[in-house]
Amino acid sequence: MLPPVRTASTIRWLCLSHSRIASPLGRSILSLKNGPKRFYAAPSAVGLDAPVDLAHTRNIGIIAHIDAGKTTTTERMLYYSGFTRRIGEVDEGSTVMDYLPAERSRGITITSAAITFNWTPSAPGSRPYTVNLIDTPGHADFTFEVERSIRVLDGAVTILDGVAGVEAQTEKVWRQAEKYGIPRLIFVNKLDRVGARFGPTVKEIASKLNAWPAVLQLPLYEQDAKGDDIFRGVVDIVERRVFLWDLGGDGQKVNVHDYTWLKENRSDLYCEALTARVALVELLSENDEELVEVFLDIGDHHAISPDAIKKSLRKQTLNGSSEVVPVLCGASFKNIGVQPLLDAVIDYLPSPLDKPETEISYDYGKTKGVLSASEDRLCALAFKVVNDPKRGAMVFVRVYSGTLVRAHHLYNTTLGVRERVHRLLKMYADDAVDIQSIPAGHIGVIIGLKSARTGDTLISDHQYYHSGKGNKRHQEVSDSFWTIQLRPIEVPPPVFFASIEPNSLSEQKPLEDALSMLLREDPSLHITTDEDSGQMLISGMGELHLEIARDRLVGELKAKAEMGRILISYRETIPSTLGHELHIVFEKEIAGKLAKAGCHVSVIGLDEPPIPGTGTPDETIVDGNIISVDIAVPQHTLTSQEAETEHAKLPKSIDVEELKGSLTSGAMAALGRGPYLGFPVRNTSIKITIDPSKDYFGAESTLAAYSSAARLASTTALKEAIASNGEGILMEPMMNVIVAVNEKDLGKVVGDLSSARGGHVLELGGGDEGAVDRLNTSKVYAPGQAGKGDDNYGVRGKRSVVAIVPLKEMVGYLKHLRSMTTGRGTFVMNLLGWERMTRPRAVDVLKDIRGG
Ligand SMILES: Nc1nc2c(ncn2[C@@H]2O[C@H](COP(=O)(O)OP(=O)(O)OP(=O)(O)O)[C@@H](O)[C@H]2O)c(=O)[nH]1
Repeated sequence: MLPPVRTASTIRWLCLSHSRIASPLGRSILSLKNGPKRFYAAPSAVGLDAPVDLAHTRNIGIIAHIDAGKTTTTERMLYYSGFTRRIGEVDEGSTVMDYLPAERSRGITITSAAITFNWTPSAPGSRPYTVNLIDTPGHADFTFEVERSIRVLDGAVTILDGVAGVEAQTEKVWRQAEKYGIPRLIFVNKLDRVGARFGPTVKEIASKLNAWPAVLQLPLYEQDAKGDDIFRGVVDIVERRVFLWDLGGDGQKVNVHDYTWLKENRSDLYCEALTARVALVELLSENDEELVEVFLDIGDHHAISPDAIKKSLRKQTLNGSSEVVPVLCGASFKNIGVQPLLDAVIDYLPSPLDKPETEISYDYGKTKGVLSASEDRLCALAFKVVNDPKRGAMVFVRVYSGTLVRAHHLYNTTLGVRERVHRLLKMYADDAVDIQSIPAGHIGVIIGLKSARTGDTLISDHQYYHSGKGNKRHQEVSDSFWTIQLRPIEVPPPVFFASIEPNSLSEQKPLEDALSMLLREDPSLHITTDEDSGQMLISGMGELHLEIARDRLVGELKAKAEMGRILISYRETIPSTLGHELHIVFEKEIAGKLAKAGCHVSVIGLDEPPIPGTGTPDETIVDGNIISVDIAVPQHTLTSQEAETEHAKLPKSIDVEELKGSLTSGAMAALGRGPYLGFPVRNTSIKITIDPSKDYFGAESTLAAYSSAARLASTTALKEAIASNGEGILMEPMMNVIVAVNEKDLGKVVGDLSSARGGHVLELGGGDEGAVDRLNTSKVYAPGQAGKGDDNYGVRGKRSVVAIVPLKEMVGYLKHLRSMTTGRGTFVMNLLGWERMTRPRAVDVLKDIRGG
């Protein structure tokens, strides 16, 4: 047992936590009186009491594997910051962050919730910081949600489960954060649990995440009367002190000891703490000349000031390259370690000012660039849309430049529409406060937008609109700011689908409205309608994804509809190198007017899908296909004067770029619903050629006519290509699967994957093996289990199997894996690509589809 507290002092977190904090919902009294309301000031609004200067702002996210403790940790952050008066518990369904009924009933996070609170670090003289925090889901089906959140963050806290270590989903979200260069720190949670291993988890940070762990804390255990290890607190390696929490308390009271106490009472841990300090200084010195100078002056790792270490840590963490990643530890559920974690967020994660310039494109993606730091025109990204029963559509935005102002008009550069900002809100999970403006670097919510979807770029419309000349306004501005696009969020292709039908004909319209709301919220859901039968299909990333979409559609959006069986979304294609071409003239009444247009189409099957981002300016690469458009001008029909003007035979009223767009969207519609079984088409190239002398028929040749012509011609050409082959070809989604199991179950799992599931095992890894080719883990400092009775320090004993397996064979795999591994196996998978199916496999699928 630890001796009674002698030299302890309690830290400022305790005495200040409830009094200093802004609680805009009136949960605390002082904030309302004190707050300088600089940017958010509104006569009726309750503003943030902290000045919203960017240096004192952190936009952060929490990312991790499912169940690592993201929501539990966030709830503590809210409590210690004074935002909530009691701690919300996931297991009781009482959290602030998981507020959707489906989230509370399933105990998992489905949508990201954004929340703002203030935090004043414990360092003397610190001012409050505004923390905009986004809680993200851990389930693989919601990786898109994670990605869209990561996109707008400046920094992230990665939570690891101290028992499970670095899990597969953590690796996935880590890489997503790496892709966007987001600086991260790591919190090793659940150290109170039996089997928790801090040292091996640190090793795994190196071996699995390929990051250099900078160990800033060590866990402190004491043994109870039965000899069991009880997690009590952490040793702070930077400030050379010890934090102890009272067992069973709410964690507000933190007892602080110095190293003398540690030396007297826990000499083993004291020695480990000294080793950890040396390791930390050595690691930081690898890439920081300034710290090397300090060290050479002083000559002692232990005498270097905390400030010098913090400065170096901040500098190196901010570059986002994983060369140095601060590692902290705790047990959120036991209320241990969360306040120092918040301090670390302030100390080591970036403010919006630290972020490199934002990537953008102009001219419909053709010109790449960065948003200048001095840009004062508004540019914001809608990163999430949520339908609120009371407030309507809430569009979450991150402002990158300029200021978003209430009652102003916005121009959505992605959709080309103009909308008015009715209200602006600052979100406190599902509670909100009205504000007047949102300055650059901040996150907030717009109410009143009818069209904006997740991923759209918004600029201030009044910059262009005041002339009152409608759509021509952009011609009056000298640059192409009005075509600006913030880097879009990549939407992965859906792999599951189900039919969806209204309960009666009169429910069709409400269902369509509810579906379009769901799609605005979640662009990784897709809806397609069969033109002939009118049947609607909803497709998404996973079975859980669609089940939750159904629950929300029926529960929250009150649609009266039935969803059919969830099936795999296959693709279809034509044999590679088989080509077909034809010329058609489309002629039909559209909206009471005759529409007539012709086009020539040639289709050809491709061995491999084209690589996105490649191709000529006339080519569009979409969902594994290439669409190219050529508007030919037959020279012999032109006079020499006409020949000088391109597209002479097309009237000026037809804009060539718009015509190309219409033809491309016609071809895309044909590819979206293949002629064989109605699955989307892949690995196909479509070339559309327009010869105005044959394909233009005066006023009847509208853009809509050309789009329909391109669709009809593409579908017919694909159909004829299939007919000449005898039948169509199905392609199935192939998954990259990583299974983590105990050594003893490895053989069974590998056998099952490779024989019963037709998978191809690529790699067996585990322990430190995986580390060899990544980062030399022998050089990584990982603390021993000093003071922990259980000294089974070393390799965690988990092995991983990496395999490529058809998705069809992975349906229901979790249940099977659990039964093979007495509940211990876990797996994660992601779409690797699409593979042509062999005849016998395709026959099985056909039987299934046709219910045979
Ligand atoms: N023993 C222990 N349990 C914890 C700790 N932190 C979280 N838990 C429990 O772990 C489970 C998962 O916690 P959550 O906070 O929902 O995890 P999450 O990462 O938000 O999960 P998702 O939102 O579903 O991705 C809950 O039962 C928590 O009570 C901890 O420090 N110690």
